[in-house]
Amino acid sequence: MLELKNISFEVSGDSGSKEILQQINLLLPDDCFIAVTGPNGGGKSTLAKMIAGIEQPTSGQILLNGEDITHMEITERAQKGISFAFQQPVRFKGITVLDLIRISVGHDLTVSQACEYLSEVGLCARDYIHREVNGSLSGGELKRIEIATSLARSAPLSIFDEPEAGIDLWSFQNLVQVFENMKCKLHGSILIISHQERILNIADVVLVVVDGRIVRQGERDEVLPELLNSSDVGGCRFYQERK
Ligand SMILES: Nc1ncnc2c1ncn2[C@@H]1O[C@H](COP(=O)(O)OP(=O)(O)OP(=O)(O)O)[C@@H](O)[C@H]1O
Repeated sequence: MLELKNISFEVSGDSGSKEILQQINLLLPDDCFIAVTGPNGGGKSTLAKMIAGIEQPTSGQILLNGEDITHMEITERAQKGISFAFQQPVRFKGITVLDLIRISVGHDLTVSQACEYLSEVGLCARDYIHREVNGSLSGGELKRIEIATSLARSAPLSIFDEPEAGIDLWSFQNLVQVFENMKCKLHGSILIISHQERILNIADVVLVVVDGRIVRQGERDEVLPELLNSSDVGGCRFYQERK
C-alpha cells in the first residue's frame, strides 16, 4: 500500500516561488488500478515523479507498505517495487530491446519469451527484438517498448505517464486491451496518468488533479460520469476538494 501524506512541492524561479503540488493526500491500496486525470499543467506528472523518486517533495511524507520512502532515490524505490514509464520514453544507446526486456524481467529469458512481451504491445517482435533502443526508433515505438518492459518487470506498483501519447488510433485500441490484461494478470497496483476516457473507463479509482490539488477522487463509476457531464474544460472546476 502506498500512502502520500500532505505532499507539497514548491519550485523557485525568477518570478518567485510556485507551489506545483499542494497538500496532496492519497491512499493507494494493493491491487488497485488508479487513473489520474485533469487539465494540462495541473501537476499529474509531478505527482507521479514524487512517487517514483524523480522529484523530492518540499514537505510531506510518502510511505510504501508503512516504510518511509520520502527521501529515497529513484533506484532504491525501483528496488522496492516502484516502476515508472516516462511520458517521453528514455533511450538507451548500445542496449538492444532484448537486453532491456531481460534487465526488466530480472532473470534469463529466451528470445521467444522476450518476444511475447513485444507482441503484447502490438509490435512485430522479430523486427524489433535486436534493435538498439536509440533515436532510430519512433516515439510511438519507444513508448510501446517501454510498456513492454513494464509488463516484463511486473512491479508491485507500475506507474505510466500518458501511455497513449504518440500512439496511433489503431494501436490505442490494443493499448487499452494491454492495460486490461495487465489489470487481470498483474499482482500489484497500476497508476496511469491519462486524458483518455477509454483508459479511465478501465480504472477502479479515478483521481482528478487541478492546480496542484486533488479536487476529486473516488470510484470510477462515481467520478467518470461527473467528469464527462461537466461543461467546463478539464471538467474539474466545480468539484470540491475531499477533506
Ligand atoms: N521543476 C519545475 N520547475 C518549474 N515548474 C515546474 C517544474 N516541474 C513542473 N513544473 C510546472 O508545474 C506544472 C505542473 O506540471 P506537470 O508536468 O506535473 O503537469 P501535468 O498535469 O502532468 O500536465 P500535462 O497534462 O500537460 O502533462 C506546470 O505548470 C509545469 O510547468
